[in-house]
Amino acid sequence: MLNMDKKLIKRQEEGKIIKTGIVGAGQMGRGMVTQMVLMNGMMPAIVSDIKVENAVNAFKYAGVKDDDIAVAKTLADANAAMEAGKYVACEDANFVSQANLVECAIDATGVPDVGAKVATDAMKNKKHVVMLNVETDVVIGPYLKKMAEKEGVIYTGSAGDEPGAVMELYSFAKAMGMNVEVMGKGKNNKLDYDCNPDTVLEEATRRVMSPKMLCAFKDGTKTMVEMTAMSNYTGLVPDVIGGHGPQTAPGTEGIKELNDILKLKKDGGILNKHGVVEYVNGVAPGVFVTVSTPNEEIAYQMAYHSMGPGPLWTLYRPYHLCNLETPLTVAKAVIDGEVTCVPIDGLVSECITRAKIDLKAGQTIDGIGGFTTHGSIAEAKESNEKGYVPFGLVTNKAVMKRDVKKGELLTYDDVELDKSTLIYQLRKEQDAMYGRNVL
Ligand SMILES: NC(=O)C1=CN([C@@H]2O[C@H](COP(=O)(O)OP(=O)(O)OC[C@H]3O[C@@H](n4cnc5c(N)ncnc54)[C@H](O)[C@@H]3O)[C@@H](O)[C@H]2O)C=CC1
Ligand SMILES: O=P(O)(O)OC[C@H]1O[C@](O)(CO)[C@@H](O)[C@@H]1O
Repeated sequence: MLNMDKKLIKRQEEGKIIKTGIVGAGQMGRGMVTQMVLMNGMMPAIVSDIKVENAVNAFKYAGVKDDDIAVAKTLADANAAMEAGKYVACEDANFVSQANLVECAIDATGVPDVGAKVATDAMKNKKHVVMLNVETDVVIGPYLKKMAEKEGVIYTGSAGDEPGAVMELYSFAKAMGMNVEVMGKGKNNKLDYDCNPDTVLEEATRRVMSPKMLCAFKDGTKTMVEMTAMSNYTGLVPDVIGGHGPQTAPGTEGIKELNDILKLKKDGGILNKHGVVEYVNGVAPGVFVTVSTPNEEIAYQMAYHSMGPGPLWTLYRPYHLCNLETPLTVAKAVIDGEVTCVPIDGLVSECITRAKIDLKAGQTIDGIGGFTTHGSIAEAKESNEKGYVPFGLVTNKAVMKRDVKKGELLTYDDVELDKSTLIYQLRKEQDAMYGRNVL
């Protein structure tokens, strides 16, 4: 994001303030609102939440005065208030997609089907879309990318969450002509495959976050979603279903260990192949890429620059600021017309569905952050061949067709999905675009 500070100051001085619309004022949305209020050249002009008080409070936490906040009940109200320079709170996400002055819509709900609607509606209305909701992106990102091209707008994942943060390292390494052998993230929350929203309630309350979201972190789903996104953005693949998740010492000490751990098995490491995405228990909240070079002189130079003896070296970003970095993606989209991270073309990997408990035929199950299932990662090719169910399509209306044991991966033969959702329909269209007609 070099020079973005100057570009935003210029927008501020010229009075060309970028007006964003945010859907979802939960833990991430509300922090994003405050960050934007503090920034030059950009404002959170309209914020929608099904609990409208969340949107109002987001503005209040940001220090916006009560007189400057307008609660809009209709689109006309929202448009008028925005024209008057007010900060608009509303319940209906359609106002964000349709408001005249919104240049860029951001989904921060984390609900796959909501992300599908917000993104498609906003793009139809010629607004750029920033998808913090990576849960949607891993299911229909390629469809949304193609739609953006058709509508002449930008569709992009967000800076700040691990996939966007590690793309900076990936792009840096590739630009210098290095080979990226591994791309990954530190696992922030200790794995607990058996957790559910009830068992994490106390911790979620203490951390002022949604129990469902925390459950999706602790049961591994979010890491799997993020590795899937990294894979789709780069063409790197998981080495094995679910990844290895090696343990290291914390922080930069752990990073030093990665150069050995991430070698091929034949060289004493854990990997069957290079060109992979991976997660590591130990180096959170950082993200990393492990690089190599075919050239002896560069190998010498890397060692000289204190990066270690090789043949693998780790480039590390020790932080990722999630929602607080999202506005930078907005700026890059609106000012530079560039994406931060987007699927290359089609899905390279799939976030698939694993039974968290024994499931019985006839049982209604649930999806992300729930009681019955969690996510894993597989190469899309293997997932397609085996008929694994994309996790983002599993809702609380999905019903088991046969018994599945805890720990098994769900296939389309095991579960009747809810076909009425928009994301199901768009996924069907996306599959057809790539010659795959399974839904
Ligand atoms: N919580 C975290 O630490 C991080 C979360 N993220 C991502 O950010 C996104 C949001 O996460 P959180 O803020 O934690 O979730 P959250 O559950 O705290 O907030 C989501 C908000 O969206 C609202 N919402 C749901 N459906 C809506 C609809 N149809 N229209 C308007 N509002 C709606 C909810 O009422 C809620 O306030 C997710 O995609 C998540 O993966 C990314 C990085 C970190
Ligand atoms: O690494 P984990 O445990 O999957 O945590 C997931 C989430 O936690 C965060 O680090 C925020 O605390 C997010 O950026 C990330 O998506």
